[in-house]
This record gives sequence, structure tokens and C-alpha cells, in this order.
Amino acid sequence: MIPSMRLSSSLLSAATQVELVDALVEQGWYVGQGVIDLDLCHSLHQELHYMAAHNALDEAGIGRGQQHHLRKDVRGDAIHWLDRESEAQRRYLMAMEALQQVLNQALFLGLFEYEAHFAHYPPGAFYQRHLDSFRGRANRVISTVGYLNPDWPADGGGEMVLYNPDAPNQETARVIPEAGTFACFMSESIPHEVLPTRHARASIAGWFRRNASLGGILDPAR
Ligand SMILES: O=C(O)CCC(=O)C(=O)O
Ligand SMILES: [Fe+2]
Repeated sequence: MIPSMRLSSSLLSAATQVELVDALVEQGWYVGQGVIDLDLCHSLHQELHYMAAHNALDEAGIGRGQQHHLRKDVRGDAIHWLDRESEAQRRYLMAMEALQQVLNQALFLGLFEYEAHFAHYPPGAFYQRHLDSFRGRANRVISTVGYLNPDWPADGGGEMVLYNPDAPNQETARVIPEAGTFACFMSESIPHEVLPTRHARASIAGWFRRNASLGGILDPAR
């Protein structure tokens, strides 16, 4: 079997892709449970756990390029950018490439790149409400989040809350960070936050991008 066929069909089924595109068009966001293969979640989770245990993660900041700075009062996760170093990472990224093609074919978005990082939220960490697309730089078009935590307890906290863009205090979805769950939403319009977590919480946050180089200023990839 051609690997990419197995990957795209095992990670995001054709039915899931149709549902996802419809949801993005109709409401600007999609959440599905049991979407990501659990063996793959397990491998990715182990990889992140190993890096967290060996202090191999970077403290996350806000802003890009030279505007990047740490703000523990805004976000408390530690990250590692996916670099294709493991088979599990390559599988996840190939599935996202397949999704990028589907999104471009269905929505004519001109997405040309995908960037993603592992995120480890230690107990007590959160990420305040924000938009993923930075002001003046409409480069991130669609955000994705894959969750890696098996058996997330009911009182575990750490849900991602999506808000209504037209009524920013109105919650539209609350996403439990359970392994297999996959969320995606329009980066420029959907405010969201990560509620304080009570347990170590693992996810992969990623973004489909459009090239936003303007006036000869190179738009940094991170
Ligand atoms: O991990 C999540 O649920 C979302 C994280 C997030 O909003 C981000 O990294 O921009
Ligand atoms: Fe975000």
C-alpha cells in the first residue's frame, strides 16, 4: 500500500475531511473525537514526555521573530517545533499535508505551508484568550490542535474554549484534551483559550499559513 494513502485514510478519513470542511465554512471551527489514530497519539505523547522529562523543551512565548517574548502570565506551556525527526512526527505532518490539499481544493485558501509544535502544559498552566494570527500579519489562516492525553480525567481541567467572534464572551465549544481529538478553526477570527490544567497536558498546535511577505520584509516562519 502507498504509505500516504494509508496515512491520510487512517488519520483523517474521507468522511472526517468532508465534515471538517463543512464545519469550517458554516461556523469557522471543527472538533472531532477519535479522529487521530491512538497508536500515533501514543508515540507522539511518549516523544513529548521524554523531552519534557529531559528538559529538552523551550518555554513558549508570544509574538514572532524579534517581537517574540516570554509571558508566563499569558501562556505557561513549553514547546518543541516539529522537525520530522521521528516516524511519528512524519506521519502526523503527512496527514496535515493531505489536509492542506483538501482545504486548498475545497476552499481555495492558497495555503502553502504548515508549521506545528508539541506543547506541554505542566499542572497549573494555561493560555489566556487570544487569536492565533498576529496583528498586521495575516499569515496564519487555519489553526489545528491534536490532543495526545489518554484517559483524561473529568476533573482534569485544561479544556480549550472557543468563543463566538461576534460575541466574544459567548462560549461556542469546550474541547477536552483527550487523545484522538482534533480541532481546527480560522486563525484570524476564532478567539480561544486553554483553561488551567490540573494534570500535565500534551498537544500539538499547528498552523496552515499563507505567505505574508510584504514590502520585502521576510515573514519569519516562527
Ligand atoms: O493546546 C490547545 O488546546 C491550544 C493551544 C493554543 O491555543 C495555541 O498554541 O495557540
Ligand atoms: Fe491558540
